[in-house]
Amino acid sequence: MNTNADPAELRKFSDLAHRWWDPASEFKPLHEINPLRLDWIDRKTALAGKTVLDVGCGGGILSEGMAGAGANVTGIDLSEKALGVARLHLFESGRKVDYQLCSAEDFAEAHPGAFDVVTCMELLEHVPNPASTIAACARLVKPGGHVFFSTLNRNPKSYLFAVIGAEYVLKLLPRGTHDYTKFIKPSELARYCRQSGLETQELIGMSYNPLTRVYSLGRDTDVNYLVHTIRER
Ligand SMILES: C[S@@+](CC[C@H](N)C(=O)[O-])C[C@H]1O[C@@H](n2cnc3c(N)ncnc32)[C@H](O)[C@@H]1O
Repeated sequence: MNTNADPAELRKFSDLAHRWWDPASEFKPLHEINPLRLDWIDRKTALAGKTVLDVGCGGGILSEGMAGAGANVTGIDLSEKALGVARLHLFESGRKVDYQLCSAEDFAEAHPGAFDVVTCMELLEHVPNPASTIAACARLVKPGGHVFFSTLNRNPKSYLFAVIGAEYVLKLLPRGTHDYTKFIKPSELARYCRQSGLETQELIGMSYNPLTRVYSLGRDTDVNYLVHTIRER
């Protein structure tokens, strides 16, 4: 069993898991960004009919979205409670997702090269060794397949927006959701990807406008950003 997990992080998500599908809860930001990231991933991969793995799927907001787009989705996470909520929600939505309690590293041992698309969103800033998670995602995807990451940049602006702004001023997230020291610069993420045989195709920012309260994708990668990579053949 691979131990690239922080028990305190898993507890944080497990304690809140029952509110995962409440769009006004602590998970409101995930609900609001979901259509943007789903559409972006779908445009790059044409999800219908693809075999997709969602790493760190939590309550399944993105997993279900991708299943709704016609993909055959498996979701893995290390929070049993989050997976329980994800499984229950399938009864409500009528969608099909295979949820399993497993780390990316262990799943890669068992299923190397099994997926057309791997998504790993808002997870890397919660694990002790992001390079190991990235290497596992690279192992899980087929040669030529797509791997997507999203995380938080590390600089004074991201500290101000993602920690002080989101947790203390706007109260979009509970205090302590994010540990600034675990944020990852795009250059670091690109290096981990390269070391794992993933070629970066696109880096795109995601910004929140506190006045309009709307998220959008664009050039500003200072705070939240997403990366699209392809595994070398
Ligand atoms: C911020 S949530 C993101 C959920 C989902 N990826 C999304 O973007 O909608 C982070 C998730 O990562 C999970 N997690 C934390 N550490 C993990 C690890 N080492 N392996 C797998 N999942 C982990 C948590 O249980 C939680 O469900």
